Amino acid sequence: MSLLLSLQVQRSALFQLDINTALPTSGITAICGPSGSGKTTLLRCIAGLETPPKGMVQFAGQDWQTERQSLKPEQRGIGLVFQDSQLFPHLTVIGNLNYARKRQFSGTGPSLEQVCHWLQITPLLTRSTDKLSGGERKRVAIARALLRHPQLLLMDEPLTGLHDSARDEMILILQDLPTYLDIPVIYVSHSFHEVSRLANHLILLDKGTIIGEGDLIGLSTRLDLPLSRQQGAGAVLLAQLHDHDPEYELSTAAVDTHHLLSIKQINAMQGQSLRLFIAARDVSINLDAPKNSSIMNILPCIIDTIECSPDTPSHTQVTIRLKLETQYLLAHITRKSCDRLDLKAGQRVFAQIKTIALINEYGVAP
Ligand SMILES: Nc1ncnc2c1ncn2[C@@H]1O[C@H](COP(=O)(O)OP(=O)(O)OP(=O)(O)O)[C@@H](O)[C@H]1O
Repeated sequence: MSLLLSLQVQRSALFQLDINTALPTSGITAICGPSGSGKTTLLRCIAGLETPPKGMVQFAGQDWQTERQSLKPEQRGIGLVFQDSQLFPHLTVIGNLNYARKRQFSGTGPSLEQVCHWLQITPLLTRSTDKLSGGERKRVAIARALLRHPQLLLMDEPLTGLHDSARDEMILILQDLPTYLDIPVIYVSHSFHEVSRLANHLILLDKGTIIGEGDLIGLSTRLDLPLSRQQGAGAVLLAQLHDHDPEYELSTAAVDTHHLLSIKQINAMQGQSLRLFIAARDVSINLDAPKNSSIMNILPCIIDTIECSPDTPSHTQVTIRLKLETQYLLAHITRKSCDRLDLKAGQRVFAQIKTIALINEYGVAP
């Protein structure tokens, strides 16, 4: 079952959205790309808020848009969460939620109690919406969308405007959603780091077209995509929780079975699957195994590819793809360092990663 899309939208002489793809109808699919690449336009077409004349949208065998007809947004059974929450200001939190409950698409779906528990909004129910923090508003907006019992949830930059701790809190809540609720989610964000913590499948947009799509982990280290060269680039690795070191509040994760990485302590059981995001700027390269280094994560690896592309943010930087056993790391280092160490593809080196740099709270089953 897929979400089939064939869409051409001419916005102006400068911008055309041209999409032909099949998205999975399970898990979280992220649509990522720079500002103006067409992410919101694509989402609006899926929702039926725009119906381009040359368009086809089919969800799990249901025709939402064909050449002859198009279902209205409310006929598609979609939950929508926008950047600005769009809560009704004259209603309390429970008033907003009840509005959605009276307009459910189907009789089967989560209850008010369940949704409030997942989104941690039970204590807020009687509050007026103008007395909510930014993060609370977002959580109520998601709860409202879920209470319509949608068959697909569309989220457009839902974390915009949140400060770091509220953003982290929201990510943890969103990470848990698939364990409660088995509906596909399409999640738009310009931040690869954000989606790397949430999504299984990734669509990369640039100038209205898809420049990469597939499994998020595989795409994260593809050097032919601009993702690997941008500031927030990094490898997403699969790992298993190896053990905990409570004295130092650290945990150890095993990557490719025998590479052990020291990470900040996480709440996971031995053997539990984890995802780690290792930012390319946090990886340095040594020719020899460093001794007496404060850095505990020293991984032997082989240089797979060195990319020195003139369209990197600065031509002073190179991107290096390093092979562990089956998985890859990315490293951003200066071109000067690369020349000084005379790095070459095929060379055996040691990658160093500071434990402090590892974002580790994923706990998402791959
Ligand atoms: N209503 C409109 N009329 C004309 N052009 C539009 C309209 N809405 C968007 N555009 C243009 O279409 C292009 C894609 O816009 P869109 O909002 O889909 O991009 P985006 O990737 O979501 O961007 P951002 O991350 O900045 O929100 C942009 O060039 C934008 O200026």
